[in-house]
Amino acid sequence: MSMIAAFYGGKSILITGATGFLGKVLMEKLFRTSPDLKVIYILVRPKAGQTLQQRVFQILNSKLFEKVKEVCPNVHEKIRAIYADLSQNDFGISKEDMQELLSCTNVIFHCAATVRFDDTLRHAVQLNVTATRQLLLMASQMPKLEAFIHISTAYSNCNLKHIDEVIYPCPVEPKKIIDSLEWLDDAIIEEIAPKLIRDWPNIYTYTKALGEMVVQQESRNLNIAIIRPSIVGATWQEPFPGWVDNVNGPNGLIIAAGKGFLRALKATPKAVADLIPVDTVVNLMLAVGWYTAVHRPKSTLVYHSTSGNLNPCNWHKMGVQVLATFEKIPFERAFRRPYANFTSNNFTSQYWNAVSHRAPAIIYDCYLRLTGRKPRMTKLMNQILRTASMLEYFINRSWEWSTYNTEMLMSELSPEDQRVFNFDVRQLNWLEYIENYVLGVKKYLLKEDMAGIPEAKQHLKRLRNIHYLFNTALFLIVWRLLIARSQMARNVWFFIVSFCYKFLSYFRASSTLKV
Ligand SMILES: CCCCCCCCCCCCCCCCCCCCCCCCCCCC(=O)SCCNC(=O)CCNC(=O)[C@H](O)C(C)(C)COP(=O)(O)OP(=O)(O)OC[C@H]1O[C@@H](n2cnc3c(N)ncnc32)[C@H](O)[C@@H]1OP(=O)(O)O
Ligand SMILES: NC(=O)C1=CN([C@@H]2O[C@H](COP(=O)(O)OP(=O)(O)OC[C@H]3O[C@@H](n4cnc5c(N)ncnc54)[C@H](OP(=O)(O)O)[C@@H]3O)[C@@H](O)[C@H]2O)C=CC1
Repeated sequence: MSMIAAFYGGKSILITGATGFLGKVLMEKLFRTSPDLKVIYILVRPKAGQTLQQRVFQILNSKLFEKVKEVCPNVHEKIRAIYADLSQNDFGISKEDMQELLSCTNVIFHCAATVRFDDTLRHAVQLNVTATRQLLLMASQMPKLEAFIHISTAYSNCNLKHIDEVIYPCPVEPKKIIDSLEWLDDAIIEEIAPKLIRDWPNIYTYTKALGEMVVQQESRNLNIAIIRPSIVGATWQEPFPGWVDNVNGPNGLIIAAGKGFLRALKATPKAVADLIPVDTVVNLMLAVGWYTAVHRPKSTLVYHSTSGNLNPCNWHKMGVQVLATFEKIPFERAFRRPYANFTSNNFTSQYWNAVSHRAPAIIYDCYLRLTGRKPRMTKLMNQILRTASMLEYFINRSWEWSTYNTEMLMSELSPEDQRVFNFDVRQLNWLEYIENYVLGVKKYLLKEDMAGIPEAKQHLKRLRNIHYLFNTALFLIVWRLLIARSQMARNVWFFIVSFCYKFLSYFRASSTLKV
């Protein structure tokens, strides 16, 4: 019997960010392994014209939840969606809902955040810092609360090279920042933001670091733990391999590469690609929830959910396997054949951007214009290059994350729990994982049918022929122009032609002699 699964039985669990990538996988696993849990409260806002109920309905009816419906047929009765907007000071939760949350919650998983790298400082602080403080305040009024699990990121201290499982202080107190945002206007805030974030690469990682400090400062006598995942990728095993549902992190780049838009990336091939499957993170979260509630460690423990020091894989290996999978399982209607170059050199990267990205986009837009259609490729290419440049910081460096607490927890689990809540990333086979990942992007993000693979392969063959034809034509045009203008080019040309002629004559003569 799994002790962790039993622990969540009969419990009331509050999840923020349940409609996000991590949140959905967390709910799925909870329902599948502890179908007798009492209720999962989720703090949700209406979005894209959908009500709370419609959003929950959509999640429960997605492929991700197919197994859950077999194990826990009354799952819809066990989810209670509560209106909340975490960017409002009091979350906008109704009095009755708040009362219920305060009196019933046993465990909190705080996943909600803005993960945009370029968010405004005001919004990012509101969500990643102030909302965390507000939730901790709520938690302190929950008499039945056993554990509060805060999800941060392994990159919250990416200004350091070696990162331990401790909370590092930030140069400016979070409270000072929260207070000053109340009276400063937006223009001034954006002006001081670069000075505040110092050597953090973006507002996201900086505000996640502030969020951790808030957790430390406001922990009171709560049982709190912090989990820091690195780059969260598709599912490894559960509920099935390769599930993904958004374009964040590597996902968007995999699409761009598979469709032939992105053919070069400023990346350091030997740098560690610290990906961690989302189901591995979720298993650790559930184990940490159990451990924090049952063992009540004296201080706030930080757990790294990273792969780099236990089972490292670098960007080169990852890129090669991504490309190999594109060969086997190509994406449909590619713009160009997938190909890629990882270069850490600035000049080479600029060169590839001009030749492999911008030039084909401009040529294609000319073709669209000439055929009476609206040009769109340059805009799309600019968007992809902007995204790639935002992620560059993370693919050109390696970090060392210590994992003492994570390994300690692994050793605390019973063999059954180690199996059901497996977060031992040493067992991960990267090649298999990446292949399933790319397949998952094709199936669940692009919604492409596997039956279309032969046609996709045919399309790539056509693209290859067009490529050869284009290159030959280009070569001949350039050469013709050179021959017309330069005596030296003419001499080289005659030398090559006469050399080829002599070689062919010799070859013909020697084969005649043999007969
Ligand atoms: C030497 C040998 C080499 C061998 C060959 C090599 C072969 C290589 C093949 C290449 C294959 C690629 C392989 C993998 C490459 C991996 C690179 C992975 C890098 C990953 C680094 C991640 C670091 C994460 C660190 C921190 C982790 C976290 O803690 S949190 C999660 C991370 N958060 C994010 O990822 C959010 C990032 N996104 C943003 O901040 C914003 O979206 C933006 C600033 C990037 C863009 O904002 P903007 O306002 O301009 O646009 P937006 O409205 O958001 O979107 C516009 C359209 O763009 C789409 N979009 C969004 N994100 C992405 C994305 N990541 N990739 C592609 N497209 C994206 C979005 O859907 C919009 O589309 P439309 O709706 O259609 O307009
Ligand atoms: N993905 C990754 O690579 C990594 C993620 N993390 C951390 O994991 C956590 C979850 O990330 P992930 O699932 O990928 O992110 P997503 O962007 O997929 O999900 C974010 C969640 O936060 C919710 N949210 C955002 N703003 C509000 C708001 N104003 N009110 C209520 N809810 C809001 C979103 O709700 P809605 O659906 O309404 O937008 C969504 O449910 C975050 O804390 C992130 O920092 C850490 C490391 C890596």
